[in-house]
Amino acid sequence: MHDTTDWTEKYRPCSLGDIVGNTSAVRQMYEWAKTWTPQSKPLVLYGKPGIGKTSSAYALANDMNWEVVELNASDQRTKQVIDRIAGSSSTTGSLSGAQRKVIILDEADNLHAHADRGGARAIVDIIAHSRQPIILIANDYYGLAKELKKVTEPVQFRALQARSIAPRLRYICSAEGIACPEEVLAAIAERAGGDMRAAVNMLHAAAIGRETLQAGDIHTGEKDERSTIFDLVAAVFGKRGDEALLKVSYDVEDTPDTIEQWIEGNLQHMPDFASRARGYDSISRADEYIGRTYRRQYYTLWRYATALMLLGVADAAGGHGIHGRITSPERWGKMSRSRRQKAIRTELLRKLSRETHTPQSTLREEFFTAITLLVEQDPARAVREFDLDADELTLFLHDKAAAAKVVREVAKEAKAAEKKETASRKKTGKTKAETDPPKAPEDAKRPDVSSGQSTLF
Ligand SMILES: Nc1ncnc2c1ncn2[C@@H]1O[C@H](COP(=O)(O)OP(=O)(O)OP(=O)(O)O)[C@@H](O)[C@H]1O
Repeated sequence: MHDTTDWTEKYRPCSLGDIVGNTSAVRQMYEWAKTWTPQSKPLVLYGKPGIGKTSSAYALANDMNWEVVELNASDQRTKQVIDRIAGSSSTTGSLSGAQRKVIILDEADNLHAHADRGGARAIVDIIAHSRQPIILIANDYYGLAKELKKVTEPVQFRALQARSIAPRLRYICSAEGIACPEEVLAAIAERAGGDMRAAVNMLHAAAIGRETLQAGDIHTGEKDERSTIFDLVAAVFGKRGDEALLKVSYDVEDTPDTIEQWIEGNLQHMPDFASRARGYDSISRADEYIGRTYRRQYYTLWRYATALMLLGVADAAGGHGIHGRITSPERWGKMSRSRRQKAIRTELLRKLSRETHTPQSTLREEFFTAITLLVEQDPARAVREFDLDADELTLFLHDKAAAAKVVREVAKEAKAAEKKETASRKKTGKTKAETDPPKAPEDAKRPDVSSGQSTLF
């Protein structure tokens, strides 16, 4: 079994005392927190990715026993949403008994993006009315809206020195029971370019499946003989060891988005439902990570998210091999393939969430694992109950023609049922309005899981 736990999460500092480097930033944060009053300006922690901004904000909250409300760019930052979430949490106390709630607003420099129009204004309003501490996080201080700079206090985070990164790596190695010579740790620390997250990821990628690390285990990203995406798909499903698989993945030039699509597009080669579900699980976890790093334009991290995803899928595949052809993801259509696929997934999640009265976040976690099995067992029922279209069903069945056929048949059945009803109405002489149930409000129409109407769940 591969260890696919994210080491950066596992070794996220819990207390300000565990934060490596940036001592003056940490001190500034602690002073601010100790003397905080509703008149205090919110902090803006800014600096390169992976140097401890988010970790410091959480560590501070932990040290102060403050509850955390985090908002990030994946929340729709319209003014109303921010007003509702941050506005209320900033003026009401905490339910858990913690003294304060700190609002951590990530990607504050992204507020100019179209979806966030009005976002900066909303935050300035919230800051003005807030009775709780607020911490903003940004990569680029100069990208911050002018009006936000005026009402906040900047805290600069600097890239870490290789000599402060190395001891942290040593600590992680000893916690993981891995032997690693000093010069290897120094080499990783050097190569990380001041980014602790990159260093931890690099160490993790090198350490997978090993108890002792040597210089040759670190992947430099330099490429010799180029492998193709086909080699990579074959390696994921084949019997190669982790190391060989990672080597192929470092050679492939395609972007992680593309790699992800190819792997997802070939999950039909999994030996059974359960392994396919596990494969989906690895992909969707990587997907979130890739999405996050993509929004931050931080491309080097992709490689590690991809590597972990590949190992997860390979583990689920169990060396079963490719039976049949490697399929190219062309079948998703030529234009904006990945965006379309994501749009389908999002729409599907929305529908499932509505029909099952389950929050999307919960569904996303359990999504493919549980639902795939159910949908695959009775696709027609899924189409009827969740109103799936052919594209959505294809996500589960991996066979566009079969999915289209099921959807057509269900539509045919529905039409036949309607015809029958019209005929019987004609017989009894009643109009459609008379036989139709009275129009219910949108909520009342939704099947209630507890009443057993939605039988799939
Ligand atoms: N100064 C640090 N000390 C110890 N660990 C760190 C430090 N900086 C980063 N890390 C490690 O890297 C991970 C990511 O760090 P963090 O999320 O705090 O970075 P960040 O500066 O907020 O980056 P981003 O701008 O991408 O959000 C942490 O979970 C932790 O494992």
